[in-house]
Amino acid sequence: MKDHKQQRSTTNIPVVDLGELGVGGPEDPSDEVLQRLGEELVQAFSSIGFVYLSNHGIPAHKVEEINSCSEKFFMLESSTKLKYKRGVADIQGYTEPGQEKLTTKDDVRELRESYDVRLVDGVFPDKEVGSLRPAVRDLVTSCKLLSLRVLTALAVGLGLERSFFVSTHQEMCSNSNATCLRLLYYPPVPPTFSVGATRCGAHTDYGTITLLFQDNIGGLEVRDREGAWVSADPVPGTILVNVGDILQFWTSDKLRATEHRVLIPKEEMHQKSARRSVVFFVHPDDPVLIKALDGSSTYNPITAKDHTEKRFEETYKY
Ligand SMILES: O=C(O)CCC(=O)C(=O)O
Ligand SMILES: [Fe+2]
Repeated sequence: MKDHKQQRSTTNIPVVDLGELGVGGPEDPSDEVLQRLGEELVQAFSSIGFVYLSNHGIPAHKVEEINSCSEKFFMLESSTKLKYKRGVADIQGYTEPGQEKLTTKDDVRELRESYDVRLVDGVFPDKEVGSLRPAVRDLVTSCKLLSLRVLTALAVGLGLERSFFVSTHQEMCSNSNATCLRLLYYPPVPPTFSVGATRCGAHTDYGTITLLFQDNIGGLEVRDREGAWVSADPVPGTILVNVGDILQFWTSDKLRATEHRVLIPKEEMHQKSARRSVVFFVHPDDPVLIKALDGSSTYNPITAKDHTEKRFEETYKY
């Protein structure tokens, strides 16, 4: 039985110390470490659906480097940014403010722009911001490694074969897997904004798990089991990790894809500041059939590709 005391953030989202399992740790962590961390992850993912990971081994300067490069891109003229426009199923490139809708509510306007990267060798604004591609390439390598380690512990925690998720996530960030790194920019809030304006509407993520690096502005909220919105404040040095729809389907709701949103901050100073975040959405390989691991029929089996395309069509269709 576990006697390990779990640290908690101010908002009841657990902090899991990744320690040996972080990037740079031993390549073959012990069964004992995997079991302990796996149980901690399963515990958190079956309650609030989110954890802060500390000691994850990805240096803060790598994320700062990305944020400063991405800011250079988002500061460009709109017409320049639109040369790199993303398609619906083609997960690469720029999405202008108001183009994408994560919430299903009609009267909400989302004040956000983003740049998605599925292929590190794909389309990039090399001419305008030459430092972006190498910085993204570097972070993607670390995020892939970290995700596979987290997923290995999770498999053990769920009582599955240790390699279950590694073998179903072989091709991350390629043409046969929808995993992508998203650079997000929430511009300073205009002095007058409509009642329905927000930074990011309430939604669940589509994939297996999501790694989120947020800056210090805040505004992210997570819906708890009782339906109350609790804030997921930035905790310096940590990565926030949450469950996506696919992992919820796979585990027949044992692990929970929790709704979350980003509000316009109440403090005027924070309204005047832009907010930046970097998000790594982890998806299974396209052909993987997502069917309940416990044999139940809560959800109809669907391939990772079909599920993700359906969700993208809903997001961009309006
Ligand atoms: O920017 C954030 O903190 C969260 C963004 C998010 O939830 C998403 O893009 O799915
Ligand atoms: Fe999200």
